[in-house]
Amino acid sequence: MGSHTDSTALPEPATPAGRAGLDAILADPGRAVIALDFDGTLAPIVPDPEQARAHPDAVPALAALAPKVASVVVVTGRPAGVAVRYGGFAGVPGLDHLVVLGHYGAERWDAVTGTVTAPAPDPGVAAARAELPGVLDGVGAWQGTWIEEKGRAVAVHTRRAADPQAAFEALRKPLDDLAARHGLIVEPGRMVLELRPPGMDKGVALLDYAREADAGSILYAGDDLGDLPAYAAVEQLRSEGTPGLLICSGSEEVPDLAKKADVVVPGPEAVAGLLRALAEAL
Ligand SMILES: O=P(O)(O)OC[C@H]1O[C@H](O[C@H]2O[C@H](CO)[C@@H](O)[C@H](O)[C@H]2O)[C@H](O)[C@@H](O)[C@@H]1O
Repeated sequence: MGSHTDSTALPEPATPAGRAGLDAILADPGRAVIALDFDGTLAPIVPDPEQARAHPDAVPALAALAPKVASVVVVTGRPAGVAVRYGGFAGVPGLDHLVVLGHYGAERWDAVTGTVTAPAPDPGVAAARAELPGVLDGVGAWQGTWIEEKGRAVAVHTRRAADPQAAFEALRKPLDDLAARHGLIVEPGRMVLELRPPGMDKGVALLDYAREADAGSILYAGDDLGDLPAYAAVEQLRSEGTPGLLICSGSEEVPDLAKKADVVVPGPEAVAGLLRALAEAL
């Protein structure tokens, strides 16, 4: 992995594949797809998920970059509409063609239409949601554990619990069992366990989008375990001849992602700096 802290200069990727990815973006930006996760990558991690917002430098950097590349897409575990709201993405000059793939790709918001498209909700989510309070009670009184209602998914956050990691570990098996009873999967993240329908992940979403956009190169930036399938998608695209660059918005919470990245930066402010530097280089 390479590390990068200078917000005014382009990063030097640590791997030949990453260097080839960056070179391809610079050589033919009109065919480059720039894909980014939201929480932890564009938006700083905060204790209350409802208070997360894009870093103030992030949207201006994206708006400077977007007109110079094929497309910019946000790929997030959030509902697409929530990411659009918390990101402040709607109606921004330069982001007229932004796409937000929400719920790990199950939902899609297009800036061109301002609408979200989504499949029918999975009935297993409502059934699991109804049982969730009982399951949490059964595990013990985890003060500060919080349920996030996500519409087509439901998440249990432990960041504000007295011992976040202990609460996360204690909930893992009961939530795995609850998900299995209702045909759902558990998506683990940064102090969060989400129950959601199977069949979609950020890798599937990114591959589909890259093919739709006829990407000649791709950049993906993420920070969490849910971004690993997107990393794998970039590696697959590389193996098929499409150069790619993997950026990690680094944290002590998710060391595994940094190990696979071409460039590691210290959080959303540095991600925005990198996007700005890329826009200026194009
Ligand atoms: O795919 P992402 O855009 O990274 O979304 C993943 C989850 O992010 C949110 O939770 C995380 O951010 C919160 C706000 O900073 C933080 O409090 C929490 O600990 C993190 O796990 C969001 O609440 C989830 O719905 C997303 O799936």
